[in-house]
Amino acid sequence: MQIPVITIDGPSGAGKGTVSRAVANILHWHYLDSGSIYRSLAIAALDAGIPLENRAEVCRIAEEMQLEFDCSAELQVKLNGINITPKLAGETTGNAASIIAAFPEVRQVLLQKQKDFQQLPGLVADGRDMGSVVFPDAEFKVYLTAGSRERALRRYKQLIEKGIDANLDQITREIEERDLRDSARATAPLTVPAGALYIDSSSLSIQEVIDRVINLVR
Ligand SMILES: Nc1ncnc2c1ncn2[C@@H]1O[C@H](COP(=O)(O)OP(=O)(O)O)[C@@H](O)[C@H]1O
Ligand SMILES: Nc1ccn([C@@H]2O[C@H](COP(=O)(O)OP(=O)(O)O)[C@@H](O)[C@H]2O)c(=O)n1
Repeated sequence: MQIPVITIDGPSGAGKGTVSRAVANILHWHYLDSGSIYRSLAIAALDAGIPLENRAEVCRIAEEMQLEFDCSAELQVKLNGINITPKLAGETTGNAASIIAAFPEVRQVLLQKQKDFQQLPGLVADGRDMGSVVFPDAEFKVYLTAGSRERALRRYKQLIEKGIDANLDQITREIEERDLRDSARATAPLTVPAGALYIDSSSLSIQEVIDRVINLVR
């Protein structure tokens, strides 16, 4: 029997994490935050003093790192036994993740770690290439987006709420740079997967987006 998967791909700040967690909770399915794997690798490389451009060393770290995820409430991540959750959220980590995510050999090493999340009774997987590369046979595919200024504003508010210092113009610039890098890379670029439900959440509430995804499944 094929274990059901809902993939939710899209750019930064579109609401993927928020919506994926809610849908996983409603359905009692597992949740994969694939971006947190790339973020964890970026932290591991930076902590080890490895320049992000050093593909071979970043790849070695990807092979060696041990990640433990606890998704029972807010996502908690341990890297080689150490809790790195507080470091995961910042935009510096997101931008570093986007740099190393462009290396095909790194993506190859991380592929199986992501596939392993496909467990009964089902999986909600959030990222950039969930529907196109990691779970191409997924039964349900969603592409979630919103205008870049709206996404930057959401991210700004989210960071301020977490007590993290933020600047709206800088976030807007960085989000646009990251969109371009994630969409233009040769391997597993951000793309609308074939057959995906396209949702522009610019003027939708979080609940309205959740309802659309749940309607797709039911
Ligand atoms: N439809 C929406 N309307 C308003 N705010 C939203 C909406 N969807 C998500 N948000 C808020 O935007 C921020 C970024 O959402 P998040 O789920 O982290 O995005 P992503 O995982 O796509 O980067 C969060 O603070 C979230 O509450
Ligand atoms: N499936 C994925 C998930 C993330 N990523 C990369 O990791 C970065 C951080 O992803 P994220 O999902 O945590 O970022 P946000 O959308 O939450 O800002 C992205 O900008 C991508 O470059 C990827 O390449 N493939």
